[in-house]
Amino acid sequence: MNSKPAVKKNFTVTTPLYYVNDMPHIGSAYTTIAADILGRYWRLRGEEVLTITGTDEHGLKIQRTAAERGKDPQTHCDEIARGFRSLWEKLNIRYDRFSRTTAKNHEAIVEEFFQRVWDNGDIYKGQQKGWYCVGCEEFKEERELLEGHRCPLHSNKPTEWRDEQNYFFRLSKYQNQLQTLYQEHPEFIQPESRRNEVLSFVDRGLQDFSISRVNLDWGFPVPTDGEHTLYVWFDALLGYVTALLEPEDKPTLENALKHWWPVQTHLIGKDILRFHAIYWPAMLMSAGLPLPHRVFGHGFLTKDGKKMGKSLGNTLDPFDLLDRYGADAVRYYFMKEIEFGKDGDFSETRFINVLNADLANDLGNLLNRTLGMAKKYCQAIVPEINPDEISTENPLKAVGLSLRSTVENHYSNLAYSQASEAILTLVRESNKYIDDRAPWTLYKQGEKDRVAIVLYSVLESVRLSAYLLSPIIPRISTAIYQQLGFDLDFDNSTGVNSIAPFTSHAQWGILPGGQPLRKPKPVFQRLEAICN
Ligand SMILES: Nc1ncnc2c1ncn2[C@@H]1O[C@H](COP(=O)(O)OP(=O)(O)OP(=O)(O)O)[C@@H](O)[C@H]1O
Repeated sequence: MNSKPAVKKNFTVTTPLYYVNDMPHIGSAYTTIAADILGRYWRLRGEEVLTITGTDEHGLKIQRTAAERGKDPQTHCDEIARGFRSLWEKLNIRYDRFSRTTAKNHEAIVEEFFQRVWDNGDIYKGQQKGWYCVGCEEFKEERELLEGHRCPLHSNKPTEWRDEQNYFFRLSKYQNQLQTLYQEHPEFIQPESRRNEVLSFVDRGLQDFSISRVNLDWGFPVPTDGEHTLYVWFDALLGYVTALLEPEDKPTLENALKHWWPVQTHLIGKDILRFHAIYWPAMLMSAGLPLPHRVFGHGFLTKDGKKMGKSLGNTLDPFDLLDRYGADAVRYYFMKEIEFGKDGDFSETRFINVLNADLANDLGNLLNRTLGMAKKYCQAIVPEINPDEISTENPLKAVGLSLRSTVENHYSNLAYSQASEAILTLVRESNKYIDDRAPWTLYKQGEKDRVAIVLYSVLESVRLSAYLLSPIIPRISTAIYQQLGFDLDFDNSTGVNSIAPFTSHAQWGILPGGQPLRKPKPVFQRLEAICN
């Protein structure tokens, strides 16, 4: 039996398959931006990458929502799934697979997986009594509920009492194996705070959970008993597996798992941690399949301290934010401003201030004024300098040389805020360096060699910053690279790998002397508060 994450050769990252009870909101965007950044970072390094997102479309909540909208469930799902796709396009999300749990090939994967778990003796019929939250699609323990059996995660809505025959998965059998997994692979659940939550939950003892429902049409029938419908989570988690099939593949587990499995990183919000860090590995153990490498449960975007969510309806409309400020602004703000893993409130004033300070003033102005000086003092070409001959006392070279390993470390740990901060340190140092060295005075004094060193150092630092920021703000990075005379587009990773390979471009000191520079154009317009 498998209890270890397998060693990875290629890189698969997933977002949750979002529940289609409503249109996506900024919380859905948050996880998807983070997954996109990780995928882009890996691609920049030349890794083989698969990014998966999609929608989870079965279950009672969807059946009810569709009925309330006067639609049949499939039409409802199609509409909402389209909404997710159009948001990803606006956000400049690059995904390889969009997995829908109502897709034709998914049922075959679910059936085969169910059969394996069944053959392993891990499914049995029993009586399920308890409080069911339709919002969470989950039975709740008394201690998780408020007075009156209301769910705190769903506007304190009352849960529903159920007393019915269900099929159960023997989760309790996997208690020891799960504990061994968490001990031997502390990296399996990240960050540390989430790991601790899971450990203490598992230490209190695991109970079997029901994997079927009665009186529910919208889902797959239990393969061994058509009277029951499979529980939405049992089917939803397997959407990650179905996503791995190539379009021409027959839908079998063998085909699905042959290349991209196991997933390197499942990115989720902390609300669905238990499903991914406990139920999912236990189900995979039961089916005898290798385990994913890491489950990262990030924090919540909150409004007045409460999780923003579709059910609560207290969300921020990402379409509106994107229309007003653009994709790079939204991507940068949420990744830079909220430490990944922690909760964070949104404030539009802060949004504008951060973007103006970092992207318009520090980064954008730096490029603009340096290109202006390069035109004036060096005929708009990169000064012919051998970077090896620049003293290591040069403050930009000193910061630039150590930046790659710091930033690599942060990206790998999904510490995007720290990655951005480290890169911005080089940008700020560059602004200070220009002010200190005052190339305009050096030029007047006839010190052309020193002017060349100053301008080279700054242009190279802007280049390196743009390169390392490209997973987060690909369009701004592309604009910077193009003004520095490169013909590449960070949205086309194949091109980037051949023209600007990570091994050289992630280093300080590679900007080719003599390269013609282009006309400066603001890469990020200062933002004013735009109210609708
Ligand atoms: N407020 C939020 N902050 C951060 N991520 C969120 C937030 N809300 C949703 N997400 C992301 O969406 C996932 C949950 O997807 P789901 O489709 O259930 O959305 P939801 O808005 O939480 O729905 P509901 O409010 O109906 O429970 C989370 O695990 C997380 O990845």
